[in-house]
Amino acid sequence: MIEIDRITKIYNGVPAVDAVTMTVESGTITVIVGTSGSGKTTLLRMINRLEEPTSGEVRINGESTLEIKPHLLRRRIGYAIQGHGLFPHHNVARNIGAVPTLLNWPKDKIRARVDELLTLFSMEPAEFRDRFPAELSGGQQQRVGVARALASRPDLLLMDEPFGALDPIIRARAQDDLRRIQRALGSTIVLVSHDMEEAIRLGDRVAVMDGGQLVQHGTPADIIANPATPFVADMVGDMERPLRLLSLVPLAEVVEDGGAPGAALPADGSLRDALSACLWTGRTAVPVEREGALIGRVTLETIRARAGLRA
Ligand SMILES: Nc1ncnc2c1ncn2[C@@H]1O[C@H](COP(=O)(O)OP(=O)(O)OP(=O)(O)O)[C@@H](O)[C@H]1O
Repeated sequence: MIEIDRITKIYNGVPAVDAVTMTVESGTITVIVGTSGSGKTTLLRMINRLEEPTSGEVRINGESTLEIKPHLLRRRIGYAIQGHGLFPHHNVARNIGAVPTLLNWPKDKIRARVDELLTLFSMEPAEFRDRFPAELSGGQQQRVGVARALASRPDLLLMDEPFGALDPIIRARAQDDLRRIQRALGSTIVLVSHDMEEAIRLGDRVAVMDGGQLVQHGTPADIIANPATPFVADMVGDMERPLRLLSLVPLAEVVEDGGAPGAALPADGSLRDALSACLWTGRTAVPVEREGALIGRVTLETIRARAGLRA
């Protein structure tokens, strides 16, 4: 568990981060979201002491980071940034193995970890292990950057706009990959983004920053349905609220007994997918399947009930 306790950073008399208090549960993704200059990066960088707080403290599993030497702290906390920051003259394996090497892991353990991570990121180890960053696509470089940050099984992974440089399709895939890998490894991640869509898609919790202050911290559904300030409402975007809510509800959660005509949707799809299918094909219900077997249906009635505040 990460406890951020009244942490403050003042630059030239002006607070960039103003007494932020927030708890991050282990094994979850928290996305810090806000407009440019709201203090997101400064908050993130105070967690691993790349920036020293003016006051307040961060505790990791009860231990104050002020008690840990910064270079040792940074070996325990993974850090991934936009543009990945790979070492250009080191191959993929050496890049991913950088922190385990610093920690003196045995060579065969490092190699096994590199291969495990490449496989998790859908990059065939034999094909990619020996390549240099310049021999990878932007999306592959970004995946290697995240794999490197995860290599030593850190207590915590900090990510600053990791997908900012990717085009929308690769970005969506990178987000899905990160979520899958986070679930598989049980990692704790704090990620900075200026994009509410990304925050809602990735976060178990979303923390909204405005002018250095934490103005709301809650589940994506909370933030969408009950924005705490006009600024949060603005970031969520009134027009898309029902669709964003629907995208958070998996079909498996609302499937009911009964049949429906037409092609089935997978149970891990969302109510947003079901609405889209209904509108496109003129149906009032869609069948739902899991691993090829029909398990029931979802009706427009259910979709309507979950798309607004009555939910
Ligand atoms: N080293 C510094 N010296 C002085 N002011 C700084 C410094 N670093 C950041 N600031 C100021 O602190 C405020 C918060 O900056 P920060 O980088 O944390 O914002 P951000 O929300 O991450 O923005 P962006 O999305 O543009 O990266 C800004 O007003 C910025 O100008």
